[in-house]
Amino acid sequence: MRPGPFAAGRLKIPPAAKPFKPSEVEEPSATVVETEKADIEEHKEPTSQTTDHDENIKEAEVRVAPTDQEVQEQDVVAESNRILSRIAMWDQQEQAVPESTPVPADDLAPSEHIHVMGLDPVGRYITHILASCDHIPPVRYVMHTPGVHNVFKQNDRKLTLYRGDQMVTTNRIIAVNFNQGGDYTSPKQYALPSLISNLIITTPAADVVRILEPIKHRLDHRSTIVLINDGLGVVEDLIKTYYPSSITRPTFILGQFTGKLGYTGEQFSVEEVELGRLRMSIYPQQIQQSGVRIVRHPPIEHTLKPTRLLRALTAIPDLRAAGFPMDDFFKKALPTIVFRSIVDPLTVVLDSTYDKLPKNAYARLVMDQLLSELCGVISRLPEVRDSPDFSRLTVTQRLRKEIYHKLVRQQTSSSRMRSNVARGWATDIDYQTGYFVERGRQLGLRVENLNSLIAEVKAKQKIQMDRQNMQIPFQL
Ligand SMILES: CC(C)(CO)[C@@H](O)C(=O)[O-]
Repeated sequence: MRPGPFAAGRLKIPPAAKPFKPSEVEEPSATVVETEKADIEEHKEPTSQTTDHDENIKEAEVRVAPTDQEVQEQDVVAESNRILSRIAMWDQQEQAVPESTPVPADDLAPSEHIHVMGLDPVGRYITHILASCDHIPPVRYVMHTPGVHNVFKQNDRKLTLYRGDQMVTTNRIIAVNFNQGGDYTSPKQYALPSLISNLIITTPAADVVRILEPIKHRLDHRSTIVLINDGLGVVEDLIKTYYPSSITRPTFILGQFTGKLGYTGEQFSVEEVELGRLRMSIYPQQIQQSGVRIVRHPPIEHTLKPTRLLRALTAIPDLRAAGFPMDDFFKKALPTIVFRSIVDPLTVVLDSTYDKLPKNAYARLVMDQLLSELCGVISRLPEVRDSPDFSRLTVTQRLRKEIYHKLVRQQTSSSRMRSNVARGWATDIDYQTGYFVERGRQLGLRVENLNSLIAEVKAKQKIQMDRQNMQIPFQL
């Protein structure tokens, strides 16, 4: 794949953004309950894309009842029409933006709010940065429960960032609750099918499918979802569970945040320990036609809708965000994902901090075996197997070096997976080790060691969960 304009070293710096006009949207001095009528007015259901398909179906209905073969043929015609109209739409978008056209950084409309879902440090950090940026509408921060919202109110609706000896506070935040029936929002409003234009999700990979359930109908082809986590396979699960149609599904952007953040002991503050970057890549569109998979990669600079959000994010200096073509993104994200797929589960199984692993010859042996199995899968993935960077030898040598380097840098710290398991909580292992096991099986490769690793982590988690449940006192 040719390097896109966002590839490292070729990042286009968008023109300076003009401040977002307060008159365009009400500046929150207090928590504002979302009213999304404007969104509904603006985003009326489009009809143009389905017209041909509908016409074909109507015509077929007035004739005599079609045979099975005719129905199959009609399906193929309808599918082809859909594909053609989709491709025509992309082509139109591409023609609409000549390569040299500078795109203003602040082209998010007032109704195109950015919602952030994720009360973890990364969610807080990104929300803080977006809220401090006056050329985009105030950020909408999702608080799932009235309890969390109460803490936010007690905190004067402020989010605080500790950066060195600086303390930066912002209140340009609108608290929203996606679950109907929350006591600080009217359930009625959330029954409205208003569109969510931009959604950034930083919650653990294992929770994403579940937390999107109440709002899945508010996200469609006009929406862009940025998924920021250290896992793979979440988009595929979302597509399978909620968005099987390539015509109406949202656009997905994969994201990885590389900074180091610290907990402060408060729910609405976060410490910036080490500056990092937000890497992003648009998940490629795929269309299935009569058994043939068409993978469409519209040039990243020409795909208007998702890149509007991507451009808006890359224009915010503090976010240090950059977009990459998918293969570059994968290459850059891989060391962390592989670390999480092999090293983190080993810290659980061996009940150990990171520093003990490289010093232990048996642990190194196990790590190397797991890495070899995993690199066998990576090097055979159809997405990358033609690239010399992903030959088995190259990828194993590179990842081994990077993983040992990362391991040493962790010193005596402990993995989040280990602390989750100790509490009997779920982990992201299905979207890390599990992703490679699944892909390996599809390719007919041996993945027994990786599979046993998953089973051992899950067995340990189950034991802990049962223990925790037994400790809950019986109440009359
Ligand atoms: C090693 C790591 C996965 C631990 O959090 C992270 O620090 C990283 O990617 O360097």
